[in-house]
Amino acid sequence: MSSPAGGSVFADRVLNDWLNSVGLGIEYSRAEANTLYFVDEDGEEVPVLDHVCGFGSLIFGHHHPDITAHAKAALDQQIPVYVPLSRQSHANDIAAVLNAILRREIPGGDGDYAAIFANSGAEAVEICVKHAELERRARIAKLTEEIGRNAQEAREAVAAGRATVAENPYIQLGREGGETERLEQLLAEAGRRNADLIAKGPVHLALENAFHGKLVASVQLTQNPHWRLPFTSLASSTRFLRADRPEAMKAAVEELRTSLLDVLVDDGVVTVVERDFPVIGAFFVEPVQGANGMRPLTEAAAREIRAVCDAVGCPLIVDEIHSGMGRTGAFFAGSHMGLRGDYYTLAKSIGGGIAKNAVALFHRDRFRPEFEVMHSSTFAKDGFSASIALKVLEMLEADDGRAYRVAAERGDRLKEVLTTVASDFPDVVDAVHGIGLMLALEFKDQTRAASEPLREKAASGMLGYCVAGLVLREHRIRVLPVGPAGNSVRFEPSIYLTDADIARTENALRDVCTILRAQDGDRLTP
Ligand SMILES: Cc1ncc(COP(=O)(O)O)c(C/N=C/c2cc(O)cc(-c3ccccn3)n2)c1O
Repeated sequence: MSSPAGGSVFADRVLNDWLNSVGLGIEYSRAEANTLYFVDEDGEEVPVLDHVCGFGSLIFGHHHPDITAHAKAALDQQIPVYVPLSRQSHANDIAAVLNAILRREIPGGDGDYAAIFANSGAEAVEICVKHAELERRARIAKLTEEIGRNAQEAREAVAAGRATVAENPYIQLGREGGETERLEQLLAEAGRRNADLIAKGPVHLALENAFHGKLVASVQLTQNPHWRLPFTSLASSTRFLRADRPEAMKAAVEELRTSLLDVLVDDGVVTVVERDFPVIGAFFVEPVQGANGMRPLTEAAAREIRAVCDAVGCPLIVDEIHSGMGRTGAFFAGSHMGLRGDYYTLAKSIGGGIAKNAVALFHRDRFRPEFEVMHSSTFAKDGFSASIALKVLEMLEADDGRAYRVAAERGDRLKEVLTTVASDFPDVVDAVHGIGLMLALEFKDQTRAASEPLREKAASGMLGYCVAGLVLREHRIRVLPVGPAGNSVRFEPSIYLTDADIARTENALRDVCTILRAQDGDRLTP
């Protein structure tokens, strides 16, 4: 068991040992813009170019001076930070800016969205799971009220001798007893089956290789089996669908289709009919899949997903926690592919790199107002993170959205260089994916490499981490892999990425590609 200065270790023992094993066991001492610093054995401060930036949480980099100055001023003014159950106008101020951006960026974004705040992205996703269930239960209540009324009508018709009970394909009725007994037997069995179905939870839809967080409900929306499978008994299940297979999407929805049993009196005969049951709670979608190698959705997939949700009647929940806040060159990444959501989630950069904040947005036509006082959390919607969020939104929207144009230009420049490296090493690099400053370079599968060390690293899913270790060790650049196979490295820097940073990154990547081409697996071992 490794421990600092021989003391006991109470936290991160396993994590730190693993980080050391792949060459990532560095403790950073300072951070500014796109640079992290650590102090080496000689007491020298060593700069490291940061392409991870908190998994895309730092659109304005580490400790942006305007954000830190704003934070200091807020603290000096002793703004109220934790004042739950009081009027907090900053909540509506943030929501108003987000609504204005939605109306500008999302085609058909015709409505207002209510905002509920959270402390983390996964918590914002959990809030959406809860609210979607509130919506689903309201739909079920409406259905069961109607079924109740129809049962009463059937009872009255049979009692008055105006109707008889027909045989039906759903429930076998005994021949004994009169029409009233047969009807009661039918209604009892239909009621029992309906109650069983209603007692079950919803099924959620998500895309293959989705990442929506790691809390109890959200981890079931994250396909990575290592993170999800141990906890399947704790929450609703998810059907993971291929974004590029619209027919399979339709087939999956059809497969999930189920019905409540209802009765109708038609021309003196009581018949049993099926009523579509809202088994699908919601469809969660990332416009750019962070854990799937930064792959963006196509416009066709966006249209198909929207059509599925409209047909099923469930909310389309656009998870912009990773892709939002300007990272892709627009505030909402969904604007690139015309993806219109009923709910949205945002987090990461809304905290300005120094606060924790997240928000879920709900289209007014769907929002259940009672939810405002049903869901709460001590630290959410706090005055400090809200103040930072308003500053970040002001900076993003400044100069007619200059920050988005910079993100697009810097991202295009970086992607151009990554693509050049990929074309120079077609035997080593599979592809470059992403939009704006949400990019990934995918290495070819090395599980059948000539080099045994390479084969082993690839087979264990550690290739990307070992590449990151070498790039950190020899080029003082911080990258991390991005799923699903872990043989891609992510690039999510701030908009302050310079041409010199890009040149350094190119140099490091060419070094890695040369090592992989030479099958020099030992070079990747720290
Ligand atoms: C789309 C989306 N929805 C909800 C979340 C959850 O947000 P929180 O992390 O704030 O709870 C994230 C946050 N992403 C975290 C993330 C994204 C990723 O690509 C990899 C890892 C990760 C984390 C630890 C180890 C390995 N990988 N973490 C996200 O990207």
